[in-house]
Amino acid sequence: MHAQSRRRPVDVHREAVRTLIGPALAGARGVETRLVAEDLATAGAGATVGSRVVASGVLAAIDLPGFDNSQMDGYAVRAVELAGATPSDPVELPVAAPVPAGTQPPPLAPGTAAPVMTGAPIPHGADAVIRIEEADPPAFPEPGATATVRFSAPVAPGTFVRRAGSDVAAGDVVVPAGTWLGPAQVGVLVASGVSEVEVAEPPHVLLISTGSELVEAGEPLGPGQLYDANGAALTAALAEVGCRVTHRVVPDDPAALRGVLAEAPDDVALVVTSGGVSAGAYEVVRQTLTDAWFGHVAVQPGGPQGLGTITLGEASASRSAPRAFPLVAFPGNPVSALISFELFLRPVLAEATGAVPAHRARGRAPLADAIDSPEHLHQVRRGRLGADGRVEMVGGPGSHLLAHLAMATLLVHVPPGVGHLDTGDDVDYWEI
Ligand SMILES: Nc1nc2c(c(=O)[nH]1)N[C@H]1C(S)=C(S)[C@@H](COP(=O)(O)OP(=O)(O)OC[C@H]3O[C@@H](n4cnc5c(N)ncnc54)[C@H](O)[C@@H]3O)O[C@H]1N2
Ligand code: MOO
Repeated sequence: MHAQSRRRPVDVHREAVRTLIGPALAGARGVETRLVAEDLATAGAGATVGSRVVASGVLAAIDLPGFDNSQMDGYAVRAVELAGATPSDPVELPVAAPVPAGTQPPPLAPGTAAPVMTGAPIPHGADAVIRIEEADPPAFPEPGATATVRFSAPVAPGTFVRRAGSDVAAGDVVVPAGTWLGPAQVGVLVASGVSEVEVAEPPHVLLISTGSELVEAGEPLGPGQLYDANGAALTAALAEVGCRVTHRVVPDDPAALRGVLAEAPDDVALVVTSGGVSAGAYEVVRQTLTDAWFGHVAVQPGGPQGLGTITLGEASASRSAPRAFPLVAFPGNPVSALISFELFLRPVLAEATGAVPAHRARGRAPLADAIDSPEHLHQVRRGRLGADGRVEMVGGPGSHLLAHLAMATLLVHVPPGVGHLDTGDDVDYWEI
């Protein structure tokens, strides 16, 4: 068989990834911990809350809003008293004491109108709010001054009144089980008086950058060395889909890779590697993980891939029993690594965590430039939408062009079987 026809289709490899890692991710989601009020309130700090899924449905402890309050700055009135108001025959009412925020006002005396500010409680007896700009005069009197106010139109009961419990009522489910704890969810939990929630632990991913040429960010570079871009980029990509990441860098030395795997944290659900999978003389991932599948997927970038369950039989300082991990091995070229993540891992992880939609927003638009693509491969080019709605290329197809990927807003898909597209031909894209 010709080598090119043995390449695995993209969809087949994605399903293989899903089949391999699905059970481990489901297991990871089974672990629950408790977040308390303090964790919720400091969610902005990110680490504790911003990466969790609610394990069991959370009930609101109090009504939201907690009390009937005004949606506008204006006058709280009894609607029935304004029934006959017209511009030529306005209803004139004495102005009651204003309602200060954070207090319970006295009941509204019949035949009066009380100044009330947005969010302040509606006095008992009032059932509508007239906006200040619709009152005559359209400005509040000085507090304590004796004044009257005229209204020239009737008002429907309930106007600009935000009813207690109209957002969520005490005892109702405010955040259902399985919901990603994002900013709005954390906000509503705090607002509705919740002080503890059960959350699922995010899947813990051990990310290993391989390559003797790699230098960590901030260190000086020697000749032939480069910074570990994949470590940073894949950490960010994994975090975005709701994973917790432990990151290690290993040189092209099987003993070093084995050592890092042997010391993998106990709760690791998945190992992801970058580099060391192609045909070179020092392919550390391929050489070390002899039980895994290594082959080519019919895609560019991201052709060379590895996948398998790795069992660590050796005892280590911290444990005696062997352990098995699913492992996904990406190629080292930075664009290849990130596009591999987009194609094979992101959809599967996003589905498992619920952190982001499983699919990128997709579209189809005409090309601004003609492009060529290897006919036997699915090519993923980087692009952006021009002002005229056409898809412009950002850089060439090379898998080292990380700056161009960083400037792109679209992944442009040229399917297998297509060797050339002309200006104006439609292409499918994903928004990134
Ligand atoms: N004879 C062949 N050579 C290559 C083939 C092939 O089929 N036959 N495939 C090419 C393709 S396609 C790719 S993609 C790469 C995959 O290479 P590896 O996964 O083995 O990766 P390395 O050789 O370790 O590195 C490739 C490239 O990426 C840089 N790199 C690696 N790790 C990082 C990192 N963490 N941060 C930034 N840059 C990284 C590395 O320095 C190399 O430049 O193989 C082709 N070759
Ligand atoms: O398939 Mo490699 O990922 O192009 O550079």
